[in-house]
Amino acid sequence: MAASTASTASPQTFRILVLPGDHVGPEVMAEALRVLDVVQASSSGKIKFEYNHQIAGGCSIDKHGTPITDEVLRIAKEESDAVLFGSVGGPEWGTTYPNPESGLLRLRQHLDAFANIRPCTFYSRSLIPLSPLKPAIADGTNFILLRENCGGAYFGAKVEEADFASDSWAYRRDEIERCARVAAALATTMGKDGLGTGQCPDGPATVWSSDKANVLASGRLWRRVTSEVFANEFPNIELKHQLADSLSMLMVKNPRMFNGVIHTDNTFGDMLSDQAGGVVGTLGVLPSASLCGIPDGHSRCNGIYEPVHGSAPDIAGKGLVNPTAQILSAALMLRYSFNLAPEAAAIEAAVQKVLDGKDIGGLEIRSGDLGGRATTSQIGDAVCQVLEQILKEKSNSSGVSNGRV
Ligand SMILES: NC(=O)C1=CN([C@@H]2O[C@H](COP(=O)(O)OP(=O)(O)OC[C@H]3O[C@@H](n4cnc5c(N)ncnc54)[C@H](O)[C@@H]3O)[C@@H](O)[C@H]2O)C=CC1
Ligand SMILES: CC(C)CC(=O)C(=O)O
Ligand SMILES: [Mg+2]
Repeated sequence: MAASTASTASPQTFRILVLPGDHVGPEVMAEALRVLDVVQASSSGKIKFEYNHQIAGGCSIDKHGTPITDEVLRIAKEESDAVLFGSVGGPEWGTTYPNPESGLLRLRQHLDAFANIRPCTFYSRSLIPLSPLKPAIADGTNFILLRENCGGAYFGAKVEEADFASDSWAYRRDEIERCARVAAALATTMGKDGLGTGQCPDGPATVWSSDKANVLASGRLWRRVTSEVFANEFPNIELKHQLADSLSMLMVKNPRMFNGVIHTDNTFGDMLSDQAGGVVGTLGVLPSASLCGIPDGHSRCNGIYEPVHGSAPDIAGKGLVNPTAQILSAALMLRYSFNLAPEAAAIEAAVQKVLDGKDIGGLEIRSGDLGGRATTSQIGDAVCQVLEQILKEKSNSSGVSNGRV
């Protein structure tokens, strides 16, 4: 069947709850949705994305007096196959509870989106010289930071008084076990070759578990339970432990050392994933997926897809923000929640080509964080244009009849 021939079968429909958030959130979300529109339009009627546009964050506080309404939480759980999230927060709402960020935490908890996958790699070799690290050190960085997303200090009991405050940094065995199992699944898919084909010719990638077992009781449990899960269930996967403070130092000194999967708790994962943005030179290219289950390559599981970065109020409203992290988060949504791995790969390839400067007249389409002058929508335009071409070529060359590239 030619790519242009409309399908007579009913399309596979995916319901996406769209929560753009505050400041740059709506700017980057607009570009990600355009990219998804290209995937749909190129599918010969096989794929349909149904968007439910709602609000969360500071904009929801302004409108509803709460950073996320019960109705939005209900839609997320009962009427959505995935949530595409922008970013929330800003100085106008401050930090006093319930602030915009607490709406995102409520959403993560409500969906039990416990496995926050934050890949860190150079999506184009042309970005390596832009890293603050020497190219010889940065080149080849390719790890997935897996952050436990529904426990630890961010969700523990809080005491907040005028002159005293505390957060309970607590973990249960089952919370650590399920995160460790996701780490194992990611290591198996990634493979030692780092290609992510799931073939693993040299065996699964190494898992680095990171904690503060030398100081924190929760860190000791983290280490013990992780070791037990790997020894009992994944004896073929190499497990290493690295204290979180020294891991942060080594991530700068030798990021390739962690090629594989870093399995860590909520607080350390939040900090280390922003540091990973420093390794690649900007937060503007790092996506994330927060899954509600273990990715097995077959089942569809709900999840929240959002960039690692925040709402970047310092550059909001000027067309300066890099939409790449949000676009790549949409690609992760196709891979993990919709089982559309080929389409996800096509988006990643389009992003790479745009960053490479190929297929767009040799021009460098780069945002300011990457040393360029392109606007947010120019980057979105370029990704859409290259993606259309990639999907068309793949569809023609394979003569696809199932709408897959
Ligand atoms: N998931 C979420 O919604 C998150 C929200 N936040 C919130 O965002 C607000 C701002 O937080 P910050 O600490 O400033 O962190 P941030 O990640 O928003 O920004 C840090 C720096 O990176 C730059 N940056 C971030 N994303 C970029 C992009 N896509 N393109 C180009 N430059 C980019 C910003 O301009 C800024 O200089 C706060 O209210 C914070 O709580 C922070 C992290 C995550
Ligand atoms: C709730 C968020 C603001 C926490 C954060 O920084 C993140 O998830 O990366
Ligand atoms: Mg963060």
